[in-house]
Amino acid sequence: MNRPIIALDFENREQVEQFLNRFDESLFVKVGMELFYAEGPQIVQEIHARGHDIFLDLKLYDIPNTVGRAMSVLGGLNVAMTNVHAHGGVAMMKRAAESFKDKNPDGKLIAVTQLTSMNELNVSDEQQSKLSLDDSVEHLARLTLSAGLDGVVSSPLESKRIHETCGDDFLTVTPGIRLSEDSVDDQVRVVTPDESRALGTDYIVVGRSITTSEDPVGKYKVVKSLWQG
Ligand SMILES: O=C(O)c1cc(=O)[nH]c(=O)n1[C@@H]1O[C@H](COP(=O)(O)O)[C@@H](O)[C@H]1O
Repeated sequence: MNRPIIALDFENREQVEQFLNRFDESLFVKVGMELFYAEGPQIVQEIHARGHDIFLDLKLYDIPNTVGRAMSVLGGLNVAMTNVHAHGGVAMMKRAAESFKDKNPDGKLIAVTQLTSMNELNVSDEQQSKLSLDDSVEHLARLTLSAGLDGVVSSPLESKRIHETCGDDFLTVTPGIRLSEDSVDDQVRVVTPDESRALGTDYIVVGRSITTSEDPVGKYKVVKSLWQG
């Protein structure tokens, strides 16, 4: 069973080091925009050198040429996983995959479908989508598969349907994870680790539930045991 991915949404290197120093095992961590923009690509190398696997979450979304060239750079960082926005379209995703895999053939490239902070009204009113949220996630997952990527980011609530339409090998990576006592914050489509397992998700991504806890290692262990069953 995969390890929970911990979102290292910290301001700087010092906070990351303080957090990682508490753990005595190899983790799967996510480096997102805040940390990457603050510290640059070197932070990825430093975390890697500590023996942790990295999901680099920069959610690229631009014209195919720009994303392809950027992905070529990210491919050189040897991360386990990185992502784009599926809304960028099939041509963009294909270019992203070609460039990333050329440099990092074993790395996984996935696409964000509908952010876990979105609800039904955001999709119908703001995006003016004719599709329901669930149908839109499935549509974007199909586009992602057709572009040759390895999987998608969604809520665990959509994982079962994604696997049914895109196959069991197509990865479902799912944030919006909370224990029942946690505050939901800005997330909307929220699921517990054990419910996520029951829904057949491949990876859960957990941030504040662990990183803002007074006992991050203890909380990680609880999340991990609920998730792994
Ligand atoms: O791509 C992501 O990782 C992502 C996609 C999404 O739809 N929702 C989402 O929350 N995320 C990321 O997952 C993490 C969730 O953090 P917490 O809400 O603190 O657990 C954040 O780093 C988000 O940037």
